[in-house]
Amino acid sequence: MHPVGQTTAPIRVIGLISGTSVDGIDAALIEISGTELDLKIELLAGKTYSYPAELKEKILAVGAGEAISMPELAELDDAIACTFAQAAQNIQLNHQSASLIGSHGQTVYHRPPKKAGEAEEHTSTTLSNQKSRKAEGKFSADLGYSLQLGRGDLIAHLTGITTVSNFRAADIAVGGHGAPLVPRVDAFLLSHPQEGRCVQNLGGIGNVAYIPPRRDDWLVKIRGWDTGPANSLLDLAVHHLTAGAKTYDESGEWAASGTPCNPLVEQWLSQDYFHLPPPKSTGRELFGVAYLHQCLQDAKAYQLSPADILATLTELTVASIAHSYQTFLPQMPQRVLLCGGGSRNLYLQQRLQLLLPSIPVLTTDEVGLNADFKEAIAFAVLAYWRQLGLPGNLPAATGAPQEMLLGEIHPSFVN
Ligand SMILES: Nc1ncnc2c1ncn2[C@@H]1O[C@H](COP(=O)(O)OP(=O)(O)OP(=O)(O)O)[C@@H](O)[C@H]1O
Ligand SMILES: CC(=O)N[C@H]1[C@@H]2OC[C@@H](O2)[C@@H](O)[C@@H]1O[C@H](C)C(=O)O
Repeated sequence: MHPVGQTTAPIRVIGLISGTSVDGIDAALIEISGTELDLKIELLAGKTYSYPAELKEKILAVGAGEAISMPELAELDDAIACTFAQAAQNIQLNHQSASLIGSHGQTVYHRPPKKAGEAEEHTSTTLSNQKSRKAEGKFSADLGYSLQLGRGDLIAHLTGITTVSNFRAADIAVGGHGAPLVPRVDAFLLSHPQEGRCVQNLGGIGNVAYIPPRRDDWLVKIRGWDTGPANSLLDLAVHHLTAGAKTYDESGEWAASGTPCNPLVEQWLSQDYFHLPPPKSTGRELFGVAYLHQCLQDAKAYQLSPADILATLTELTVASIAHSYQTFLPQMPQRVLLCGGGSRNLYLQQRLQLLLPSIPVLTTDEVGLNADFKEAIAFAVLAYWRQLGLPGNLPAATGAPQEMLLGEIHPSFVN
């Protein structure tokens, strides 16, 4: 049942996520009321809890393709769930307890679906052939695949709180990318009656939600997609250039002391992903270690200093974002609202502002939504929608043919 418009009493929900940067678990304790257009949230507490160093290393290694045995996989899944459950317990200290958890988990692998025509099976087989192959499950490889570790049933067991997890699966099962999922939450928390807005997340990977002014058929005009690398290449470069001593460039100060190499940015922008029309999603599988090494190889021809390399990688992030707005949006927004860790990179923000001179580039903090914990807040809202029987995906952003209920509910049980 769709309880849209019904009054719902406020409840406390915890949202948990560790993103592609693997920089720790973002936990948000929020109070939610309303449903969609009347959705209201208050952030009661937000905190990032670091992973134990060994666990972080293992996640990064497995994400980068290191082989793992089944017992090790089970152990890793449980270790992540335990760390998430601990974060859920800690965020409630000094607060009334929550009655629901939405846990995104930790992405360790993401494969976007194949587009129609890309799969060999679609090209030459007859319809009856196709039907029998489908019955045999031969089309399963056309669907996307996205694996998040940190199983929800264990989190529910350890916390005693009903937990919703595995949010991407239902969207992927009907042919969607399973990402980005946050745009539907952005739409109901950040739309404006007169102003078209782009909400730009700058995590390891970047994603955008374009939200037109909230009138007439605004909901069907919302768009969303993964824009490409945000901090993933920058973080890897900092790690490489400092021999592991640093993990990121605070405020973008190091990059700010360099100069972007524009011919290199142009060359990198010719990469297929940036020209693929949305809906589209990506991850560290593409914009990861191998990609950075190719970039460093390309940079040799220009004899760039470390600071120039960081400035040039920053320029790739901002140019790919601005280029994707100009290419794929029905119209340019009147405001860009940044969120995610990259919104704390002042150099990156300034460079994006230079490329979008007539559009104010601010952060979501400036319109009242915490830029550091917006993703964690979003997974609390998605869990709440799941419990109310409301859909969580936005077909225009994920490419799914329909709205879906997202997430598996793991009830808590008391002995
Ligand atoms: N003060 C800062 N100055 C510069 N960069 C920062 C700062 N704080 C965070 N970052 C960058 O933001 C990154 C983390 O961002 P965030 O936590 O939003 O990513 P994520 O959630 O892991 O990724 P995704 O959204 O792709 O899942 C860090 O790895 C770092 O590069
Ligand atoms: C598979 C996966 O974890 N994707 C993340 C990643 O991080 C940013 C971008 O790529 C985004 O689309 C997605 O996460 C956010 C939370 C989303 O689904 O909206």
